[in-house]
Amino acid sequence: MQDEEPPQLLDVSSSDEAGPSRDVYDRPKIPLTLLTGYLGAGKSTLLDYILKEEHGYKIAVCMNDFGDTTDIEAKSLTLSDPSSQSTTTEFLSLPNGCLCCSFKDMGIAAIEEMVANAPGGIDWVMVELTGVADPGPIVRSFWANEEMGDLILDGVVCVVDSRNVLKQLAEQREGDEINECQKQVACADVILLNKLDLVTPEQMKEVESTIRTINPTLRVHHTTQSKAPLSDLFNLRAFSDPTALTSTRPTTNHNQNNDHDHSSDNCSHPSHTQTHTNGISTILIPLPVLNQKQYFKLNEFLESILWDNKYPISKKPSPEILRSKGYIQLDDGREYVLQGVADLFELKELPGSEQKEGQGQGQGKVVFIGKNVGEEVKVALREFVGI
Ligand SMILES: Nc1nc2c(ncn2[C@@H]2O[C@H](COP(=O)(O)OP(=O)(O)OP(=O)(O)O)[C@@H](O)[C@H]2O)c(=O)[nH]1
Repeated sequence: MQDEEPPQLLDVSSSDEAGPSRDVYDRPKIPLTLLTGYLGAGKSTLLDYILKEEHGYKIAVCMNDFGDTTDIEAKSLTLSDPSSQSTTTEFLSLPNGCLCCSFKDMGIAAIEEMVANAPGGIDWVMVELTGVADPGPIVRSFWANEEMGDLILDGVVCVVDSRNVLKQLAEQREGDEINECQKQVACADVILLNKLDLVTPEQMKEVESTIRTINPTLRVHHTTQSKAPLSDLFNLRAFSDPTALTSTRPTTNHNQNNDHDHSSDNCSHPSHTQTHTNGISTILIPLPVLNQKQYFKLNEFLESILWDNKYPISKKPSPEILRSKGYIQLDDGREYVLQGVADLFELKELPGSEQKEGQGQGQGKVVFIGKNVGEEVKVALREFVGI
């Protein structure tokens, strides 16, 4: 991690309770999926589906309102124990081997403790965020905690209501703030364009095009009742697998009632490098093979715009960046992958110097997603790095 002081946005103060005998550097990590999406999009429907399907994982589900007072309890009950009248801390064994439990208001330490104490162990943790949550700080906290904790962030799955998402994306906020729906799309690794049964093929095409405009790095699925292929929801390794950036799979359509082809080839997602949607924009900056000095300069540039919100030379304010990703090649054969959530970023060297599939020489790039991200970011980066 490049952050000197990892953020403590959640209460991790009880993490010492595990005792000094635990070896913090040598314990298997349990993958965690963050599930986000606007109100009524189909997040609970997705969890319900996952918990009933055969996937071989024992899953712990956490309903987390992270300080929000939205009524979560009623939802938790459907998933945990329909007969119970209160949020339960019991583990419910489901027919598919899932260990379902649901908690609310949990910090990272509490989730780790729950996982450690689950009878027979837990293989996967799913945390459902409320429909109005900004996932950015939460993603950042889980990611920052990863090195020392028991959990490893697998990825962020976002469900959208295809019938209403364009309206939700366009909702104005005071002071021209980025709205929650935009933040959820910007932060996601996989998106389910759900409620396919409620839109026409043309509407779906427009939805996909808009969504890809906000976040061109997403893997997209068209779904009814949130039924995406399970293999595309688990093991995303979005924050740990360097190839995750470039593994763009074709869009898949999982509507049983609708045979229209919604493959991404049919959708007019942008081929140009900069796009704008309601305040959120994306820029893709192609990078040549860098020498060591240029790589250091790139690192300095990232520190300046992500940590200090300023361009390194002019000291002018830089745009607010929600997500950054990148692939960097050095002239000595080394390759790096950039992952960033808000001001937290990491440049990870790829093991070995062999060519990775689909990543030939000169394929380097950096993608920034944020508020009013524009050409000036590209110009400033090129000038500072000297490319
Ligand atoms: N027609 C249609 N309805 C759906 C689909 N998926 C989910 N729903 C319905 O949409 C409603 C909301 O679904 P939920 O899964 O509760 O949505 P959520 O995202 O958990 O909602 P919040 O908890 O409010 O954030 C429910 O009535 C679902 O049955 C779909 O593909 N098509």
